[in-house]
Amino acid sequence: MKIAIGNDHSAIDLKKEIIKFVEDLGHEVINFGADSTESCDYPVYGEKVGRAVAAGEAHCGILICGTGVGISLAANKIKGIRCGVCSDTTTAHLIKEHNKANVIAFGARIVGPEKAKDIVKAYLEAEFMGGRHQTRVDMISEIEESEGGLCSR
Ligand SMILES: O=C(CO)[C@H](O)[C@H](O)[C@H](O)COP(=O)(O)O
Repeated sequence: MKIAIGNDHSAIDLKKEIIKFVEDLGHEVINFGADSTESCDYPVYGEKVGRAVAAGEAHCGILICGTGVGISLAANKIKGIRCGVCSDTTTAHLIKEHNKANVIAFGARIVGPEKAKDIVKAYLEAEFMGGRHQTRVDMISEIEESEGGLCSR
């Protein structure tokens, strides 16, 4: 798979470790993230990865900032992006199986490198389950289409 990765200044070292890990799993990585520890703004990178995934340039995305929260909020502003913060492997596989997340985020100030690798592996290996979960994902899309209006279901 092609995987887009993005990060801010808080996650330079972890991003490098995750890129190597993901490449060792046999995937291609497109690096949209910061490569310097100079302070920068996470929305830039959340948007870049979100746009790449929404446009089909990458199959999915991985975002890392201090907590994972800010960068995931930015990515979720892109139409078609379903991104959530994962700090454990259970969330990491369920976010794909139930929520059909096409981007995951985590925090370099929250999880260590080994936990982060476990999270990425759990997410990449999981498969969307469909069925009732597709109905719910469709409801999220409906909210998006209505630009914040109430879902009709
Ligand atoms: O956006 C965040 C919180 O949701 C990230 O953790 C950022 O990485 C963090 O805010 C950056 O903080 P800094 O003090 O500018 O390093």
